[in-house]
Amino acid sequence: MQIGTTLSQFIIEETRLYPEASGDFAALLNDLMVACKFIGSQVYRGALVGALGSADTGNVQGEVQKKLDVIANNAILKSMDWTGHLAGMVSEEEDGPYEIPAGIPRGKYLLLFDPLDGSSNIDVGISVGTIFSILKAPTAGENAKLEDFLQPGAQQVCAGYALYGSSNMLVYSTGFGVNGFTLLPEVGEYVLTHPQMRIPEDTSEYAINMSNHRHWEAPVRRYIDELNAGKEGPRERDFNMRWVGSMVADVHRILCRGGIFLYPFDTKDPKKPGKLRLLYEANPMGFLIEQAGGAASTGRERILDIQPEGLHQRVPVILGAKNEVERVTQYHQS
Ligand SMILES: O=P(O)(O)OC[C@H]1O[C@](O)(COP(=O)(O)O)[C@@H](O)[C@@H]1O
Ligand SMILES: [Mg+2]
Ligand SMILES: [Mg+2]
Repeated sequence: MQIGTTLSQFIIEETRLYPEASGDFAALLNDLMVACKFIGSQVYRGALVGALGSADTGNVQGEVQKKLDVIANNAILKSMDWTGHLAGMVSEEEDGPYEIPAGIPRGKYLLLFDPLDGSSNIDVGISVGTIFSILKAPTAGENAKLEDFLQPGAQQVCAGYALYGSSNMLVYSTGFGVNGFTLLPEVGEYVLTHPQMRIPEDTSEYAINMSNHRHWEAPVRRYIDELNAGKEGPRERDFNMRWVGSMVADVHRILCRGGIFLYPFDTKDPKKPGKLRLLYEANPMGFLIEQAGGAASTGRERILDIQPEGLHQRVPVILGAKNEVERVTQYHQS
């Protein structure tokens, strides 16, 4: 596909790879794009439309919601629940599965999403985004049950994110590589600008919240200490660090120019086996990273192989340049 192809055209072309396709999936993706354009418009208008600050409510994970968390969550639920393409939805901001309203046909897909990733960056003008994962509903045409969403990430039929950064970008994969589109605001269309994004196997750039150093397990501490030792250390070269604090922006950088991202297990809150959520953060990002030639692991197992046990389950996340992720994984074995 040529640079400049619109996302709507691209989706139709990709759907032609499946002669038996009904068009439901293409329509679903198009509806989701509309929600992402709306959320992006609210992020960019920010304080002008009163979208910044706290909503003074909490979510199931005990986090204080920002107004934009709530705006983004409602935008996606309301853009998607009437379409007839979904059997149910799961959101970071909803306790349980969101039920499709009465009178609307139940479709054959499940949508799982983090409506606004990088909440701590909303009020300070730093990139945030929306992360999504699409699964097939085990029983199409019926209301999805909680267990239906607990599928390993390898079964995703599509994963992606919208990045509300210096541009509004849409990056996604249906298992044929990763493609990135940039919103042309005057036209209201995402246009292909980053075809077939690839991650180099090696890198000299890493992303981790260094303030947690004392809480990490020994393998992660060893890995990061070796990077920080630079030319004089065992890696015999200098490494650079970047940490945006919005996973979506850190992963986007890795898809654009390589790198490794870690949000490992730490003992700060021993009840939490990691910070990031499996179903709508680790799985979709793991899928994209693998599709771009990288790797995604907890340090002990491939993220996409994990059998989920809960909707809001957390996991350690190590993803990006293949050789670096393999090295961290090896350190966990020794
Ligand atoms: O503040 P910390 O501990 O560095 O955590 C940052 C991480 O938390 C997150 O913001 C969690 O996502 P939400 O904003 O959707 O809750 C990630 O995007 C990011 O990588
Ligand atoms: Mg998030
Ligand atoms: Mg969020």
